[in-house]
Amino acid sequence: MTTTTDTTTTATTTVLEASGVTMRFGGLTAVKGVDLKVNAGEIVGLIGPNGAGKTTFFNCLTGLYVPTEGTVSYKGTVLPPKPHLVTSAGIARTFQNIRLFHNMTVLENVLVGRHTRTKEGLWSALLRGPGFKKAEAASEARAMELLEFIGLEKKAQHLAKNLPYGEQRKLEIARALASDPGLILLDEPTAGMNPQETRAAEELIFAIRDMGIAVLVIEHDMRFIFNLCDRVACLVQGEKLIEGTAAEVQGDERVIAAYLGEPFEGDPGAAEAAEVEAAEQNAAAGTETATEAPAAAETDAAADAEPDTDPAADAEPAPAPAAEPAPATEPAAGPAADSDSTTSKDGEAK
Ligand SMILES: Nc1ncnc2c1ncn2[C@@H]1O[C@H](COP(=O)(O)OP(=O)(O)OP(=O)(O)O)[C@@H](O)[C@H]1O
Repeated sequence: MTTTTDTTTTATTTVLEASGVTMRFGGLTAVKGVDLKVNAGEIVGLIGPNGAGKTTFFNCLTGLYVPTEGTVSYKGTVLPPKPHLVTSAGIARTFQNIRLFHNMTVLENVLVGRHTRTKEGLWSALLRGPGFKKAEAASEARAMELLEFIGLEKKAQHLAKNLPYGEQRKLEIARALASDPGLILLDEPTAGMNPQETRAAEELIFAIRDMGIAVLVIEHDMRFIFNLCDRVACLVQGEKLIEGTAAEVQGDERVIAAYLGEPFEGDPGAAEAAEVEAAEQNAAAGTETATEAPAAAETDAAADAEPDTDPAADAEPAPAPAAEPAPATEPAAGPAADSDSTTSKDGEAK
């Protein structure tokens, strides 16, 4: 914890610099000339509609894809597009779909993440020599520290597959942290989480930043992103539309048109907004009918049968439920949480 007031000497260190990153798949350009910097101590958000190229960009940053054009630098050094070299340089990541070793324990999963930081070779490991045992003990101690950090130390010996969904996501983060990164890339860390888990994830990400690790995060949950991030970049059709503070991006009309104007995953207000709109339409339809067709109200039978006999009222509600399903599927993914939502998320090709 620094208490110095000497802010003039605090130089901005660029941790990640992507320059002109382009990724083409045959005729499809998924990412077009994207520049992005992440500085030490920052949490940067990457948003954009489905298919905008966010995950493809992450895959370029981490060497899973070799960009068609452009370079990725970490602390001033251009990275070779090889995942293990990117990890050992200091960039860790989590995936949109949880990728744990389900039949390994929680502790073992974190230990797997340590492998880039252990120097013991294959023979040392097989023969379990003194060097290996010392390194193994140090790795275990570090892994336990990380489990304490994410609050899973008591479950160190549980099988990963038996953890609730939100804890599996946290475990993925601990495994990524085990490589002692200077930058962590989080791909939809709150996907499938309930609101409490999402809040806890937010706190965890702030704590990671406070540990001195810069964060680049993809999320569809706008409330989460704008609350969390120092800067936000928005990709649309592979291109960076805008980059700025949360307030700048949130208020940008192009972003609203391209993304925020449409219902988006996890938008907690979308279902309510659709309900209000449907209710207003129904009310308007009801008023019109009442003023245009007084004769229909002349008989008691007509009044009793109102829901069935009022064609205007019948006609209106139909579109309303049609507008609902997209947002309605989201809450289902959250509370369903544990194993089921893991399965459904694994179904996506991410
Ligand atoms: N390996 C691949 N081969 C061919 N096309 C791909 C490949 N990976 C991604 N794409 C295409 O690139 C485009 C960008 O996809 P990407 O998954 O990066 O978007 P995204 O912004 O992460 O979307 P979402 O928010 O839905 O996760 C899409 O049109 C996708 O179909």
